[in-house]
Amino acid sequence: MATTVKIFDTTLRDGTQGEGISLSVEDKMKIARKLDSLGVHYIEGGWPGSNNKDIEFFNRVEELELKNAKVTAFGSTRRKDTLPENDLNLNRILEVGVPVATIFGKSWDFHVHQAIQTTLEENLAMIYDSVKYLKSNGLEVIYDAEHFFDGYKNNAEYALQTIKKAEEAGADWIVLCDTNGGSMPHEISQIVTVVKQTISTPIGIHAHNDCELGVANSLSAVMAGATQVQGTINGFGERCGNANLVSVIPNLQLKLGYECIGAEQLATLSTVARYVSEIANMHLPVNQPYVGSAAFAHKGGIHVSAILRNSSTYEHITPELVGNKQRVLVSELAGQSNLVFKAQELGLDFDNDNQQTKKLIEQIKDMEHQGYQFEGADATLELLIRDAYGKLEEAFTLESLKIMVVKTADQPVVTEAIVKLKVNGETVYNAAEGNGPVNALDNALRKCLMQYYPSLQNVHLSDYKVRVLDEKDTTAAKVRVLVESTDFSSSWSTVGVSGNVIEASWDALVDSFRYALLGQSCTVVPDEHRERVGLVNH
Ligand SMILES: CC(=O)SCCNC(=O)CCNC(=O)[C@H](O)C(C)(C)COP(=O)(O)OP(=O)(O)OC[C@H]1O[C@@H](n2cnc3c(N)ncnc32)[C@H](O)[C@@H]1OP(=O)(O)O
Ligand SMILES: CC(=O)C(=O)O
Repeated sequence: MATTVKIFDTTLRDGTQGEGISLSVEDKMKIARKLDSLGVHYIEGGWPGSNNKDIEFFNRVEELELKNAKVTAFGSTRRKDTLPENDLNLNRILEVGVPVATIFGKSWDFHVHQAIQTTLEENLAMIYDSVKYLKSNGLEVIYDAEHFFDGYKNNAEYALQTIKKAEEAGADWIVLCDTNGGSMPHEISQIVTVVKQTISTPIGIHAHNDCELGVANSLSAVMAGATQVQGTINGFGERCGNANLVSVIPNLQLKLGYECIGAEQLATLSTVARYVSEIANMHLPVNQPYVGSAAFAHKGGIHVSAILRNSSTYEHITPELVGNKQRVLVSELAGQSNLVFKAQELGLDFDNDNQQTKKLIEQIKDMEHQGYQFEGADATLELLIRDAYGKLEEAFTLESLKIMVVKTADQPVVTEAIVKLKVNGETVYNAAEGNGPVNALDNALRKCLMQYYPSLQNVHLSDYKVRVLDEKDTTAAKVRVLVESTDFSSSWSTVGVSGNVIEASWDALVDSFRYALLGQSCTVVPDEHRERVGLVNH
């Protein structure tokens, strides 16, 4: 039978010690709910001795009616030269009514002397008294042995004495912390093995990521006998962060055969990682293992050719096990297989020996050489593919466009665009103002098309980015414009490249509308309304 490893999530405590992360009580409630549905065993909600926000979280956490996780409050051992009964931190843990207390104490003699400036004996008493006090009040107690590995390397005998004190006082778990994140996996494994021979209390690991080894060190500890792993979602945390549970969990479960959470819950891992990232307002790196959007994205033509034959050729697991999915990117590194994959996704019927496929791949490579980038412009790519295989009916074509920008010394700038199109065999033109040339073009184009395609009223630009491609040419440089659009149920991106920023913007805008109109039919405008809506009779 597989050994169970308990997952202790500290996103709401150590995670918030990461630079740039500040969670409101509402945010904490939302994340706690998600963590519970993911199936973690412990949720460390904060430090009630630190601030009122954390106290409010603990006061409200019962509202969540958590099904899987136990909530735990964090704090330190009692202050030196006091009684535990008089210690604010310990009493706050009791007051917030949690079933589990997690307290940290010093294992490293250097810290006892330098950081808390007391004697080695008093530190041992602080550990013993604090654990005993919480236990005598009926709590499960997790003792975090701060800096355990550094302490052990400096003075093994003293470090071991500290955790023996916690054990004597009745701690339910002893969690060895690599607080400065400087240990190597082989050191973790050797030291955990010694600890296993010294105490009988279950052992956990709390590893920081300063050498990018938070995950590796957690796995080493488990393989040496630890049965609890502390970490955070996406590795948020103090300095370089904590062990990333989003990698720890599937590594333990899918690679090493331990049991952490259910398979159904594991299949929500990508959603949880993205959700927590969103709430914390932190960017989720595309290449984050297991859950990033690029974790199963294939770009090189050789790779795509092989995964079309068998996904395992370039994928270490089935992406759906962690709720992710396979993607194929098209760029100058693509082969015909990349296009075959895309075309199959679009439901188009063609084979990869087709001359058109070869022509299209050459066209894409040539356009990327000119500055296009299709990875970030899925809609422009789809239009090109549909066009190449003769499946694209153009909803409109441009006859002309004009832009006027008028700026006088004492008046605000005014921008107007006039657009003339051929739609449904008819010429239509419209003028519109905007707060800049792109906005004016967007408004004029929209005015021309809405009369034929009313659904466009739901389409909006959500982002507009310009990148200069040949900086050395300064104002004569080429630019790449990326436009992101949405109709509130989906979003898509388009690209335009030109030496003229208006033309590049126009191309990206037009592609956005062409994409929005794929498969839509045109509405015929009644005769009496033709002039009002800008139609010209020839
Ligand atoms: C490894 C970790 O991540 S531990 C968690 C770190 N997280 C945080 O510090 C976030 C929350 N912290 C806070 O809100 C504040 O620091 C508080 C409320 C806890 C303490 O604030 P203050 O009373 O103003 O103290 P301050 O932060 O300046 O100094 C820390 C004090 O804790 C003491 N201390 C540190 N570790 C321990 C410990 N394990 N046991 C007992 N006391 C400790 C220090 O000796 C120092 O007290 P002293 O000045 O009397 O010697
Ligand atoms: C307890 C803790 O957060 C640490 O030692 O890193």
